Amino acid sequence: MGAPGLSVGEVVFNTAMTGYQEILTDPSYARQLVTLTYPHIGNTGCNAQDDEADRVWAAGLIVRDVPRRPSNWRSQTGLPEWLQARGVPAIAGIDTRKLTRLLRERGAQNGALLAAARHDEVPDVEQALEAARKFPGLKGMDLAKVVSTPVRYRWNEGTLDLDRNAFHTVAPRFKVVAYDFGIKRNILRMLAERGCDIEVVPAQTPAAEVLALQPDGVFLSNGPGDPAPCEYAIAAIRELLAAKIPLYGICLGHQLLALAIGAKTVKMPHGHHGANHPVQDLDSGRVMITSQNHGFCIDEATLPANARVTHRSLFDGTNQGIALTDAPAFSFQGHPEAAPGPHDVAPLFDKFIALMQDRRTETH
Ligand SMILES: NC(=O)CC[C@H](N)C(=O)O
Repeated sequence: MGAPGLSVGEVVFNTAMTGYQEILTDPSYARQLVTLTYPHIGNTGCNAQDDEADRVWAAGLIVRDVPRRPSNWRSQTGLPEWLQARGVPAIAGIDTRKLTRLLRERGAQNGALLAAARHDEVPDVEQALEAARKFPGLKGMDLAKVVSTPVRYRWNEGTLDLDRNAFHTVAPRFKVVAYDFGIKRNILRMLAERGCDIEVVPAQTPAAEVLALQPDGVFLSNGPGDPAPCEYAIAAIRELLAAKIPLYGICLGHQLLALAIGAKTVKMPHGHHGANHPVQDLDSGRVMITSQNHGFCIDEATLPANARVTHRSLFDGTNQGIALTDAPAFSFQGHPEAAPGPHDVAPLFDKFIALMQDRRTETH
């Protein structure tokens, strides 16, 4: 159904019913082959507004069934044409729920996706198997610096009003520097919606350069691969913490914050990838439905005394959030920016705004 070709990566299953366009363009899926448990993928087509980055980052797509024709008022093109135009290999007709059971029982696995150009082409299965065997796996792989922007830029697209399918800007109140470890556009939109003037910087930008921009706060983005080898980011975060600058991290940014304070991260058996994962806010006791996409997590036992656990997954008890007691810094493992929703965790963006407001009040 997509472009012909051979693609290798870690095979991950996502249980969300829709959001395939956002999933495929999310840089956190770099070097991963995504399979979706929902059987009909492509129902609402694709459009120019829902991309989370300027290209597809997932290595390939594996689905059960593609509808013959998409139907949605925002659709501009069908999923197969969209994938073909972007050179993304994809296959349909796979029992993706069986594949998911395999991954759940045996854990994350590497795979190869081989899509033929013609129906009568004989696939070179041996070549595909060899390529899958050679893929080293994501553990130890630093991909944040690979997917990051090569240059610093200012986010000036504002935010998207989904009801009108139109962009608009909000008067800026806070200067935010966002580290791009694989940043999703909806994070930038949600910051812009709350009055942030955002400067996006490459993953390897030293803390001194960020501080020279005199930001009110620094955002640590999501991103692909293993957080542990991202030494440059860990070192920068340590310096930013020492400067007492408000810090907010999402997903890879959350894991990097934990590494910066001396905790450890581990690879999970098959990770969390879906749009309905229950997470408990330990302060209020409230259970929130969240969007998730991670294969690594913080080893809570290694968190130092200055980190407070704020959220936990109700699926497996793994860590979902921390807040520091000696710095204005907090982070979340799931995706408060999820578009399409759920939006239960979106108020964490307001918490970041409040931290920046507090600091401004203190220093004036
Ligand atoms: N979405 C993300 O930021 C993912 C973080 C990291 N690459 C992981 O798999 O855990």
